[in-house]
Amino acid sequence: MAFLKTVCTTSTTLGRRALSVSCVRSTTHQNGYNFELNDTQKEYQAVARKFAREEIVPVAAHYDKANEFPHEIVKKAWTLGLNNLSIPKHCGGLEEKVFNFCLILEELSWGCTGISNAISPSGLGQSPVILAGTKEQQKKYLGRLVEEPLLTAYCVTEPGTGSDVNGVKTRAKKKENVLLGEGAGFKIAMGAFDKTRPPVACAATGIAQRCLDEATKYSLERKTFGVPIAHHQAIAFILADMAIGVETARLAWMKAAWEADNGIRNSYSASIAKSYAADVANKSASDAVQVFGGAGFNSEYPVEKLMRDAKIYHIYEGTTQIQKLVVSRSVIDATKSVA
Ligand SMILES: CCCCCCCC(=O)SCCNC(=O)CCNC(=O)[C@H](O)C(C)(C)COP(=O)(O)OP(=O)(O)OC[C@H]1O[C@@H](n2cnc3c(N)ncnc32)[C@H](O)[C@@H]1OP(=O)(O)O
Repeated sequence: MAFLKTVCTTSTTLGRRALSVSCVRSTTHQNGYNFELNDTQKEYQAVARKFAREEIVPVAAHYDKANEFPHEIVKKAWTLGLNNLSIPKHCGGLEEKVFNFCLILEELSWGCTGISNAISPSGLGQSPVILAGTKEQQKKYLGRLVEEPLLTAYCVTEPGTGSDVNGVKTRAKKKENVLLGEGAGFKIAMGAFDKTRPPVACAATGIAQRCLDEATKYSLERKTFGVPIAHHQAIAFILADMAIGVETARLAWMKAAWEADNGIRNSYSASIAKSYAADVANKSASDAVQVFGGAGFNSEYPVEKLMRDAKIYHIYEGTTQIQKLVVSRSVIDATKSVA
């Protein structure tokens, strides 16, 4: 894990997407809002960006076509500490904040969410143990992840249960490994989602940013009526809409992550971020294919894959409809409580 810091200090900024690098990055400041990353956060972001560019992008199409699990990349990510950021220090981890994890994950997801989803969901399996495990349980299960490149699994979906977590049929044997005690599992699972939905939203934002970058680049290369298509307002406005979506989805995950890091119950903002960023990713992917036209429909260019990759963000870690259930309940409860 310490290696991450070492690499950070020697990494170079890749100069990608100047606009978004300087875009709004919301963190808090003792005097109020501060839209600037600190040096450590910039370093994390630079390492992840370099990793996405150099390790993920060149092989993303291969793994997609071959339908293989990217073991080698997952191992490389592990050597940099990229998939165990949240593990507590007493287990050998960095005990990083959700916000910083999200910064990294957005970059990896820009590279390929198929691959970032092989690296990052281990954090979902870690989350209940981080939230509710004793020091001994944490050491036993999380310590192993730091010692060797293992991944965790998080089992909450059954053939008959997905959205309705309370309806799970699987029962554990009165398995010293129980967290907190019998009956606490549902609330631990929900608390875990509060920490992991901001990262899902940031991954969707990464897809949307990639769509914007690819569409912008192509629109400057492709000419119609004697000029690059970016010079046609019909295309330029599509790019503007994509940029609006990217910036606002980023702000949404940042708020949800910040709340998680500051001990504020963030179910409401996490669900808003997850739901909104999923929509932005899907619209951006569809728009990117539109900008590419026929070329966007075939697999020679990356945008058709981005469209396939975006759809899962409407589904996993709670469908868009589940997020809206959480948001609407919060709105209604808040109104009732002041009525
Ligand atoms: C390849 C990459 C893979 C990536 C990983 C993908 C993994 C996944 O997709 S995981 C599966 C996704 N599934 C989900 O996200 C599940 C969606 N469902 C849910 O979130 C919930 O079941 C939901 C929101 C519908 C609520 O269900 P419901 O049964 O109505 O419970 P609800 O009444 O709200 O709450 C029950 C209790 O829990 C408490 N609770 C609810 N949410 C929370 C929370 N966030 N924190 C603490 N307590 C909570 C409530 O206060 C209530 O407490 P009490 O009984 O004391 O009053």
